Amino acid sequence: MPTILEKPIKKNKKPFFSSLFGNNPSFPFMQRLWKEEIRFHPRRIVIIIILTLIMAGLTALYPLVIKRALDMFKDNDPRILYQVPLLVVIVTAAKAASQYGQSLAIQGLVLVVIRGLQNKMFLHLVHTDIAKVEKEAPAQLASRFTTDALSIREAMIRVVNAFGDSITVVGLVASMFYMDWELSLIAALLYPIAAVPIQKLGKRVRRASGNMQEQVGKTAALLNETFAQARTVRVYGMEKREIERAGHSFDQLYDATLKIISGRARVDPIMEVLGGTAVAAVLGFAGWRAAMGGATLGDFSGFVAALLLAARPLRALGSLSAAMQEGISGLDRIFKMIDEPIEIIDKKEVTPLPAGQGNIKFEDVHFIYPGRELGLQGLDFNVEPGLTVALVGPSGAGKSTALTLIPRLHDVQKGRILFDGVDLRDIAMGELRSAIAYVPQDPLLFDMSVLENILIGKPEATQEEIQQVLDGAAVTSFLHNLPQGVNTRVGHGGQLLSGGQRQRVALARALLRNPRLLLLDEATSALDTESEYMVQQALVKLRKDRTTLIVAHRLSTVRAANLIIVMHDGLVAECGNHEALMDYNGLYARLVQTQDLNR
Ligand SMILES: Nc1ncnc2c1ncn2[C@@H]1O[C@H](COP(=O)(O)OP(=O)(O)OP(=O)(O)O)[C@@H](O)[C@H]1O
Repeated sequence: MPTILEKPIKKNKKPFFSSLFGNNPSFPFMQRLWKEEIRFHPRRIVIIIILTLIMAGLTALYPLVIKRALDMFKDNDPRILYQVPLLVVIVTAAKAASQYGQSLAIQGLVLVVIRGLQNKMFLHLVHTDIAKVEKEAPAQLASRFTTDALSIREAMIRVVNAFGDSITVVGLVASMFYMDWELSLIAALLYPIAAVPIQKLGKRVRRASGNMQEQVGKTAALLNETFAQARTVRVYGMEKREIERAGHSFDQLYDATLKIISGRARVDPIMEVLGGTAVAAVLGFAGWRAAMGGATLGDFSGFVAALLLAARPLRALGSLSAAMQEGISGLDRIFKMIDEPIEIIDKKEVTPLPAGQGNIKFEDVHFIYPGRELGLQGLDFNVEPGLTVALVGPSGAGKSTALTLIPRLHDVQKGRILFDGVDLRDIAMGELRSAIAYVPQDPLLFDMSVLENILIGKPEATQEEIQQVLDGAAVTSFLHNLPQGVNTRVGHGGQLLSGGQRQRVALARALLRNPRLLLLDEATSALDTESEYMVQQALVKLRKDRTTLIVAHRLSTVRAANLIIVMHDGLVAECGNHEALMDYNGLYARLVQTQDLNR
């Protein structure tokens, strides 16, 4: 799918924003935002338009009221005592009321659009290929939802306000021309002079904004890493290094932010000088004309009032392009993310989950992570239904990678994997995954209760089933130590539990799913002897009568397996049971002897 930048822009139509800002690269973004989000809120849009028109109309009335007051004053008209103050009160009150409504309506529209974008991004990230999610640090991904969303929000408010400002300016200009067309012409001729430098500044602000938002994401990722690894930082005396790293990141953030601020800050003075020049030119011309015996005091005062009233909205319009660029750079990143194609998806014609007992067959499977040279390079093995197979091998041999290919966290690049005789890629993904339970090496839990974490395995589980898995995975034995038993929250990632407890909760979850195929990435370090014993007992129950593939690090697990597959450099090096492999005296025997497999 092409990104927004690659999408063709229709040439013959010259839309409103495009004609306002010339050949502005922001337009495709705004057009897409309109098409995909804004236009779905017609009621809010209509309310904003009505209230904006009312506000602009009322603002344009002020100069006319002033003109009337001064004309009455000059003519000694007694109605000036009640008519003019009453008019001012009514116009001001009506303007304040519509301003309140307009402001609420604008904020409401902007927030609802941002929420729409956030939902879309989240939906995309939850479904997209795991490799794409893991490519960026979690905090950097999170910054799309916060920093980028905030910049879009601010830019959108400016754009919607600009619509009101444009109408106000049109109203004021109309009343200026109505009162004095000669003076109006002089003032109007000056405006286009400002357009060129302001356009240039806009481009610079956009570049700077992109850098800044990227830097915010990087800083967040760095802070996240330092805080998440607070223990390692202290124990390894990394404080100085981390302080320097963070300081460097803060410096870069400072530089990037300063660039935007200085770009933005230049816009207002340009508009100020322009406004001053307009007033000076008007005064000069009016003075010359008065000397010649021209218009009334009322006309002139009303005109100057309109000119001054127009200064604020004109200034806001002048700085709009620069302000918009910050939001555009946020939108650019969000659209790019949403547009990234998802590759691991169901085929058009999928096969339902085949009937079977859980046979897994790797046929010439190749898989290399992006940017790496080594990976699985022709992995072949067959796991008969109901058996427990241990994958062993030196670190980096590709054991965990092989496991993650089965629930299609990654797709094979060559060869195929058959599940009960059918290529994984042909099976409806939801059904495939519901037949599998996967326990990673150091399982992280959600910040919910123990029970809620377990119920992820089968949300509709009965009380009896829950009790069975609590006992089966030896969770019951530590529940009495927790303040609210099974309802105790486990903290972010499960950090309020020990490593062994976390593993048992993850096993209970897997057990509850009652999968056809169980995938275990065995942990070696998280368990003390007692927990290990408990987990082993739980595993024995869990493995019974179902196909189990374990990335094994413990000799006890390996010995209990029906078959041992020894992997080296992404290939099967040896295969057999413990005794046969020890007799063979190859890689497996060396792993056992060097205690790479713990006893
Ligand atoms: N997400 C990733 N992106 C890039 N390369 C990766 C990724 N995960 C693993 N690798 C690389 O792929 C290779 C195989 O890793 P894998 O985790 O499958 O090995 P393993 O045999 O399970 O090792 P261990 O026993 O240490 O867990 C290694 O060289 C590793 O550096």
